[in-house]
Formats: sequence, structure tokens, C-alpha cells
Amino acid sequence: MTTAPLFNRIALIGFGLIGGSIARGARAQGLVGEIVTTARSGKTRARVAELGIVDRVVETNVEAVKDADLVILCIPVGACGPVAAEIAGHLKPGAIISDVGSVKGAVVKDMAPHLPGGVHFVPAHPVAGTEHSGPDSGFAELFINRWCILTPPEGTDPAATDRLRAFWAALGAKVEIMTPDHHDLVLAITSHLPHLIAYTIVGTADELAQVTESEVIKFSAGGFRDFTRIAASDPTMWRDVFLANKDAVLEMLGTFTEDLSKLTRAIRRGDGEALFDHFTRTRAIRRGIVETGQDSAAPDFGRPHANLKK
Ligand SMILES: NC(=O)c1ccc[n+]([C@@H]2O[C@H](COP(=O)([O-])OP(=O)(O)OC[C@H]3O[C@@H](n4cnc5c(N)ncnc54)[C@H](O)[C@@H]3O)[C@@H](O)[C@H]2O)c1
Ligand SMILES: O=C(O)C(=O)C[C@]1(C(=O)O)C=C[C@@H](O)C=C1
Repeated sequence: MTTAPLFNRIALIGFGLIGGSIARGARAQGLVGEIVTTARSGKTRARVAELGIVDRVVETNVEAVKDADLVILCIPVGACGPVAAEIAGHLKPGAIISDVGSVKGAVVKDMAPHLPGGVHFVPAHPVAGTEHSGPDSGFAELFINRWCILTPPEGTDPAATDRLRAFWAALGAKVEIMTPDHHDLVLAITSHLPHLIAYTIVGTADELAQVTESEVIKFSAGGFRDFTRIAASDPTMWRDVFLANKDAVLEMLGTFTEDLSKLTRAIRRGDGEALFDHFTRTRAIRRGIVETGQDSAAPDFGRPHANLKK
């Protein structure tokens, strides 16, 4: 199904998993007149041109944003501030500027001071992804039935927020609005901590393999593989996420460590009842997430922060 273009020209800064998926989805749905993107290396520019999804692939971010009605930064969160400073003087008056960063508070803080008064800043985070990255990794269906969280700063023109909401909805996403702080706290437990744990356990298993000269990784069973898929994710992206969402991640890590200590004690004491009760409760929660179709890192909208803690 195609719809009338929502924007005449969009600029995607960065053509990796997310930029490439937006381009593919927007193209498939006829959402934009023209798509311009950047790729920093000649090799990637050649590959993006070869893919034939965008109208133009250019070398500089400044060139990409010229006359764009919608500019989306699809780059690691640590690069958003410097890129905002770079493009600020070249944005079309009235343009919407957005991003897709996995952390919102730091991105807003880093980008907002650079942006001129005449543009509309509407940060966004599509809560959808894979462990793959780069220009070949994107696909048009990535955002279908996934959440996309918008965190417009106070005073943002509601019409701009609505236009961006319509864009994400047309890509298939379920759109919600929340504050950057609430976003960062919820995503710290549903997305950031799971990645940290996956990265940790792969390292631990590998170290153990070296120490014991056994083949821990080679003989790892399905559980290890399912659980650690996300440890193959991009190191630059995740370094930036943990640096940018430090406070919320540390808070959630503290709560998680306390809960792990309780289970550790139950194992040490041979307290089968405690273990059984815990696993019964968490199995029901996990099954509930799958049955209600919320297995896409669906955040707990509307719940006050304190309720995230037990
Ligand atoms: N991967 C996921 O699962 C996922 C999901 C939702 C949101 N995000 C967020 O989306 C953003 C992009 O992630 P991705 O998975 O598409 O990464 P990616 O590695 O696939 O693509 C990032 C692209 O940005 C480019 N880039 C980096 N710095 C740049 C700069 N200064 N100027 C121009 N281009 C630059 C890189 O060359 C690369 O092509 C990140 O902020 C991430 O937090 C990722
Ligand atoms: O499924 C995956 O591979 C992901 O890691 C996707 C995932 C997530 O944690 O849910 C990762 C980071 C994003 O900001 C959003 C989505």
C-alpha cells in the first residue's frame, strides 16, 4: 500500500541498520519525495549507491541536510552533539530535526543547544533492531508493530510532533510520547542491562575456556546462544549508550545485583522453594509478554519511575 508523501525531502545522516531500514521502509511506503543520505567512506557510498534505495548519497552531512524537510540522525549517540553543531547553520527553516538514538536525555542535552530557533527538534527512538549493522543490514519491515518513542522538549510545536508521529506510524510503528528521563530509565532495564549482561557472560565464558583449556564456547548449548545473540551488536553504538545513560544504568544495575544476590543465597542455602517460586513467577511474566505481543522491549508506559523498583 502506498500513501501520499509526507515529506518532500528527507536527509538520513548515517546509513546503517536504522538509517537503511528507514530508507527502505519510506521508499516502500512512498512516504517521501526524495531521500538523501550520507556515508563517510567512499566504499560505503559506493555500496549505498549500488543498493539503489536512496536518490542521492553524499559525503558530507552539511550537503545532505540542504533543503531537507526532515533530517534524522541515524548515528551513534555520542556523535549526535558534534553532528548537530556541524549541520545547525545549514538546516532549512521550518525543518524537523530528529534522531533515533537509544538514549534520549544525553542526546537532547547535546543537540538542543546547537539548533537554531526556526527548526523543530523532535527526538525519537524506534525500539527495534538486530545485532547487525552497516548498509546491508536494514530492512523495510523492521519497525512494523514495534514501539517508537518520541521525546519532544517542552514547547515543541505539536504539529511537528504530529508529522513525525505520522511518519513513524506509516513505517508501521506504534508511537508513544514520554520524557527523556522516563525513556532512559525504562530502556536501562529493558534494553541496556540485557546487553551489558550478554556482553559480560560471553567474556566470562571465553575466559573460563582459556583458563580450563576446555571448549566452553564450542559446546555452548541453545540457552547460551539465545541469550547472547545481542552480544554480537556494534561496540561503538553500545559504548556510547552506556556512557550516555550512565546514571539510569547504574541504578538498574544496583537493583539487579541485589536480586542476583538473593538468588545466589538461595542456591548456596539449597533453598529450592525460593528458587522454584522465583522461576515460576518470572516464567509467567515472560510468557505474558509473549502472549500479549509485547516481546519488542515494550516499555511500561505511564508507570511512575519508582514502580520499576521492587
Ligand atoms: N542497532 C539497533 O538495534 C538500534 C535500535 C534502535 C536505535 N538504535 C540507534 O540508532 C543509531 C544508529 O545505530 P545503527 O544500529 O543504525 O548503527 P550502524 O553502525 O548500523 O550505523 C551507524 C552509521 O552511522 C555512521 N556514522 C557514525 N558517525 C557518524 C558521523 N559523525 N557522521 C555521519 N555518519 C556517522 C556510521 O558510519 C554508520 O554507517 C544509534 O544511535 C543507536 O543507538 C540502534
Ligand atoms: O533485538 C536486538 O538485537 C536489539 O538489541 C534491539 C534493541 C533492544 O534492546 O531491544 C537494541 C537497542 C535499541 O535501542 C532498540 C532495540
